[in-house]
Amino acid sequence: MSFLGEILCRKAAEVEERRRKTSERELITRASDLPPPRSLAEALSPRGGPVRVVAEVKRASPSAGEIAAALDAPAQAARYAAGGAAAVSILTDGPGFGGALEDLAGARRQVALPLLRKDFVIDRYQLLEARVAGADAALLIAAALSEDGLAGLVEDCAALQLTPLVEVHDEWEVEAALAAGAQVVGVNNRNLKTMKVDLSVSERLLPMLPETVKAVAESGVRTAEDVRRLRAAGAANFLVGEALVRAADPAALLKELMEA
Ligand SMILES: O=P(O)(O)OC[C@@H](O)[C@@H](O)c1c[nH]c2ccccc12
Repeated sequence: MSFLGEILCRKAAEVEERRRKTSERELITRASDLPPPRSLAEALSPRGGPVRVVAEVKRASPSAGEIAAALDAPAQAARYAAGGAAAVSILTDGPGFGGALEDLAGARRQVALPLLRKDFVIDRYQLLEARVAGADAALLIAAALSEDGLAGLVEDCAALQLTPLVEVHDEWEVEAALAAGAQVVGVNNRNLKTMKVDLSVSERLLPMLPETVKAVAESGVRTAEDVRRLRAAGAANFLVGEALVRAADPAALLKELMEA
């Protein structure tokens, strides 16, 4: 089974277990008391606009193994905010990425930027969890969902005032994202089935997106040169994880990328 297939199997069991501990009804009650979220779409750059970076907190990944096991998520989010990031992405998957929902809640107490819950969302329950933990946006991976499933979760996001960031990796997924009404689309340069990174995926798919959609180039972006290459293909927003987590001075790397 592919990495994605395996993760989705365990995700379904994980969601059921979490639902047994905290009921959906209780999360709905808690969500109803919260202030409205920040808009991720507004924090992002239009096509051809200045470079904006969604900076990611990630301790490990299936492709890289351990990156920074002891990373303090709220402190790292604060470094990103100080360095000029447009938004912060927090990996909340435990087994694959060493993250937890608590990382998101902790980051929420530290930074005022839009926060993205980065996980394998298959159920509305996870969106409620995200909202209650303080997320403003949630990742929806087209490759992990049926077309109807994706469209349904996009609607669920709207009901919770969360911005869905719909992630695509091929032409069919672009069509599905647009059909679902996504306003923010991430082109993942990493194939989640093989783990291979190829920046030409962004070059191929970004031109398919209408100008009204905010596009984000995701994965494998490490240097100012990578940013310049993808800018030529129309990218203005970049989701950067590993390179920022490994950087001795994340604010300096952010600056380099934003000035590329
Ligand atoms: O660490 P990188 O190569 O800069 O990539 C960040 C981000 O794009 C990547 O973490 C990611 C993109 N889509 C995902 C889906 C699930 C988990 C992780 C991801």
